[in-house]
Amino acid sequence: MPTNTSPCIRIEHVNKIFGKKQVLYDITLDIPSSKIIGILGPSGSGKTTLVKIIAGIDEPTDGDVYVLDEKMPKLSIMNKIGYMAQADALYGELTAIENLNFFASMYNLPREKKKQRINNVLGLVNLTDFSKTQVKHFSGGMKRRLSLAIALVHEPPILILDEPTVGIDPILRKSIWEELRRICESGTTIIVTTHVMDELEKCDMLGMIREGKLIAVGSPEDLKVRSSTSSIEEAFLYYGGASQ
Ligand SMILES: Nc1ncnc2c1ncn2[C@@H]1O[C@H](COP(=O)(O)OP(=O)(O)OP(=O)(O)O)[C@@H](O)[C@H]1O
Repeated sequence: MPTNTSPCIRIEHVNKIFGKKQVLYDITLDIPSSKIIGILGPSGSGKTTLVKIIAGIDEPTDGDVYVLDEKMPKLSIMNKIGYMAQADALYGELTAIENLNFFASMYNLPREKKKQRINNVLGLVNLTDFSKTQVKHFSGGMKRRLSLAIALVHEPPILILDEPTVGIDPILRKSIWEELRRICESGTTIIVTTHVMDELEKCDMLGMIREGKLIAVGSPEDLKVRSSTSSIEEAFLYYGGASQ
């Protein structure tokens, strides 16, 4: 049972260099269990690089990441992480339900449970009516929704979502966030990168990244109070300036 006292994820002095380019600088961050953590920052600031390192898809140049007390990357832990990338990794020739079946099979869900979960997540992302449509006929938003369904299908204890609601309309976005909150309350730790301000307000904790540096961490309210600002956007500008 996750507790709120021991961090679910520990990021310790992580640096990442691609070739000659340093993308992350000495990132240290504890992420508590059963919370929604939003990572925000301008395009190219290093958000995707950081979440990929947490997910074990990439490795830091130096520094360490521990997930559930295990040093990453570790396969047994990677199986406990639902990862939704920015670019959709779907099979166009397969239908939505076949894609879900394929990914769900990687997690060895029992047959009945798998069926039930697939129906459940298809409903959540409003794709039940398109379950038998080949994904190559899907719009961008539909592909995003299916990718989200895939990340959710095996009910992982940790969910990492890289801009999950891009191209998704506000009504569906609202129901997706309600579902994320419900999932979080049942014990899942959720890390989400987003540019959408009202989504950031829904997070329990935010990490602000600018040019590869973590410039502020705290709850949305806390970050606003500490910077005497009334919006996350203003707070970001404040911490960005204060960090120079
Ligand atoms: N595999 C790679 N090789 C070289 N450079 C990379 C690689 N991956 C990312 N980068 C660079 O690292 C920087 C940070 O990229 P990253 O995708 O982490 O940013 P981001 O904050 O997620 O941006 P966005 O909001 O646009 O998705 C960028 O300058 C990018 O070009």
